[in-house]
Amino acid sequence: MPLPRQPGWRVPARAKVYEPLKVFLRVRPFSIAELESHDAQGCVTIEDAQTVILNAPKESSAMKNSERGIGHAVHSFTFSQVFGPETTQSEFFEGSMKDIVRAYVNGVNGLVFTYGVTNAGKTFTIQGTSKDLGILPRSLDVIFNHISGRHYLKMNFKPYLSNDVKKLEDEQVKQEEALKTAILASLKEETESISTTITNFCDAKLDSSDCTSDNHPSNSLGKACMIVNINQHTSTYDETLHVMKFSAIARQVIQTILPKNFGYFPPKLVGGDGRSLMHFDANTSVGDFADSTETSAEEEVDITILSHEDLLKAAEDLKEKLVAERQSKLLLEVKIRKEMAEAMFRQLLETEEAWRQVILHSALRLEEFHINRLEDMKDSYEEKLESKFEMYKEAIKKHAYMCAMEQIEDHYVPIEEFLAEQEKVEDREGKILQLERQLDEQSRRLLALGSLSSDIPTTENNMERDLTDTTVRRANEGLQKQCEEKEELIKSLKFKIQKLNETLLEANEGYRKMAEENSQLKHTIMLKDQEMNSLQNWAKRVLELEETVSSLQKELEERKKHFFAEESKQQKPRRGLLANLKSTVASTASTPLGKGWGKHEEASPYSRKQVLLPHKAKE
Ligand SMILES: Nc1ncnc2c1ncn2[C@@H]1O[C@H](COP(=O)(O)OP(=O)(O)OP(=O)(O)O)[C@@H](O)[C@H]1O
Repeated sequence: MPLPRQPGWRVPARAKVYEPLKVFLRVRPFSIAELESHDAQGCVTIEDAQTVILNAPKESSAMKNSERGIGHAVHSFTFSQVFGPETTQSEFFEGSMKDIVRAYVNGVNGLVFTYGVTNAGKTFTIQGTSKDLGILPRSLDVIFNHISGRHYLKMNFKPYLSNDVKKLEDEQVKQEEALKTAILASLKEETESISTTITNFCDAKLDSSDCTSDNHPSNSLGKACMIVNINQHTSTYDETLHVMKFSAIARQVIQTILPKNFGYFPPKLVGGDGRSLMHFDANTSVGDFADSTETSAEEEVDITILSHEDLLKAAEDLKEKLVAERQSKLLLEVKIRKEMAEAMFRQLLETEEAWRQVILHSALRLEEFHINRLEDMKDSYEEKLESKFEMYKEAIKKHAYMCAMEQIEDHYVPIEEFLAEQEKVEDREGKILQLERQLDEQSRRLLALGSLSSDIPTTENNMERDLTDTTVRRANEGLQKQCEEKEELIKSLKFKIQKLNETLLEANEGYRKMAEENSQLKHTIMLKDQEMNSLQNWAKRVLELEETVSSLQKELEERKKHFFAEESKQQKPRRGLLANLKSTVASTASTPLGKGWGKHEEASPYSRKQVLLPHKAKE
C-alpha cells in the first residue's frame, strides 16, 4: 500500500544535504511489562536507516480521525538517522555525536537536545546509567581527553558579547565569584525560560539586516542536534505522532533559518587589550576527527567570497523566505488544529445528537407510557363503573321482585273468590235496592193508613201496623248486618292499603339509598375524570419541557460554535512550536557546552521541564 507522504516534511535528497539541525530518532526497546502485553506493540516500523512508519493503533485518536476522513492512519517520517531498539549507548554516541563534538573541539558551539514523550528514553540517552554512559559523559570525556595537558586552570575568563571572552583581574574574579554564588542561590526562583531567550534570539535574527557584523548572534551559531526519543508502545501513539510531526517541521524550519551562508565562526578569547587570546583551529583536532580541517576551510571559503551587499541581499531573501516558511508552517499548524477542532466538534455534535435522540426517545416513551396508563385507568374505571351499575341494577331488580312477591303472597285473592265476592256484593246491593223500594212503598202506605185511621180506628189496622213494623225491623237488621260486613271489608281493605303503602315506602327508601350510591359513584367518576385531566396536563408539560430541552441544546450548539470561533481566533497570534524550537537553538549561543546540561541534581531537571512545559501544554 503506498504510504501517504507529508508534503514538505520530507528532506528531498539525503547524502549531500546541508543539515544545520540534525534530527536523530532513537526508538527504545520494549520494557518487560510492555513485552507481556502483545496488543500494545507494532505501531512503529523502521523501514530503513532514515525512515520510520507509524501505524495508528485502533484506539488512537489518529485512527479515529482517519476513519472520519481526517488525516491518515499510516505516516512515514524521515530523519538524519534512525537508531533502533538494539542500538547500544556507544553506537548511538558514535552515530549521532561525532560531528558535533568534533566541531566543538574545533571551536564551534553546539546544541544537543532531546525531545519525546515521557518515558521515551531521553534521560537514558543523555545521561545514561553508571554502567552504560549516555552522550553527555561520553562527550565530556572526549573533550577533556582532547585538551588533556592544555587545560587553562585559572577561572578568570568571562563571556563577553555572545561569543567573546574577557580576561578578569584577581579582584574582578572575586567579585564574579560572589556574584555567581548569589545567582546560584537565587537560581531556583529564576523562571525565565530558555524558550523566551531563544525566541528573542530568533526575532533579533529575523529583524536584523546586518548579519555580517562580528557581534551578531548568528555568528556564534554552531551545530545543532535534536534527538527524538520514542517508545513503541501503542498507548503513547498519539503523543509520539505529535513529536514526530513537530520534529519534522523543526528540521525543515531550522534548515530554512540556517542556510549554509550562516555557518559558524569560532569563538574568540579576548584579553584586556581586546586581542585574541586563544583560537581552536584545525591544528587542535585529534586524530579521530581527521576531516575537521576540510570542514573549517569550507565554511571559511563560503563566508569570505560573499560581499557585504551579497550578504545583505541574502539576509533579505532569507528573511522573506523565512516569513513565507513561517506562514506556511503556521497555516499548516492552523490547518491541523482546525481539523482536530472540526473532528472534536463533529464528535461533540454526534454525541449531542445521540443524547438528543435518547432524550427524545425517552420523552416519547414516557408520553406513550402515560397515555397508555391513562387509557388503561380509564378503561378499568369504566369497567368498574359498568360492573357496579350492573350489580346495582340486578340488586334493584331483585329487591323489587322480592317486594312484589311478598305483596302478592300477602294480598293474593284467587279470581273465583273475588268473582263470588263480587256476585255476593251485587246480590246484596240488589236486595238493598229491593228493600229500599219496599220500604218506600210501605212508608207511603203507612202515610195513607195514618190519614184513614184518624177517621176509623179498627183492629185490622193495628195488625197491619205490627206486621209492617216487624218487616221494617227485620229489613233494618238485615241492612245493619250488611253494613257491618261492608265495614269489615272496608277495614280489611284499608289495612291492605296501609300495608301496600308501607311496602311502597320501604321500596322508596331502598331506591333513595341506591340513588345516593349512584350519586356517590358519579362523584367518584368525576374525580377520576379530573385526575385524568391533570395527567393529560402533565403530559403536555412534559412536551413543553422537551421543547425547552431542544431550545437549550440549540443554544449550547451556538455557544460551542462561538467557542470554537473564539479559540481559532486566539490560536492565531501564538508563536507555536516553531518559536520554542528557535529559542532552544539560541540557548547555546550564550551557553558553553556542558554548562547546565544533563540532569544535574538541582538545576537541570528544573530547566529541562521548563523546556518541555510548553510542548506538554500543547500536547
Ligand atoms: N535505549 C534504551 N535501552 C534500554 N532501556 C532504555 C532505553 N531507553 C530508555 N530505557 C529505559 O526506559 C525507561 C524510561 O527512560 P527515561 O527515564 O530515560 O525516559 P524519559 O524520556 O527521560 O522520561 P521522562 O520524560 O519521564 O523523564 C528507563 O527505565 C530507561 O532505563
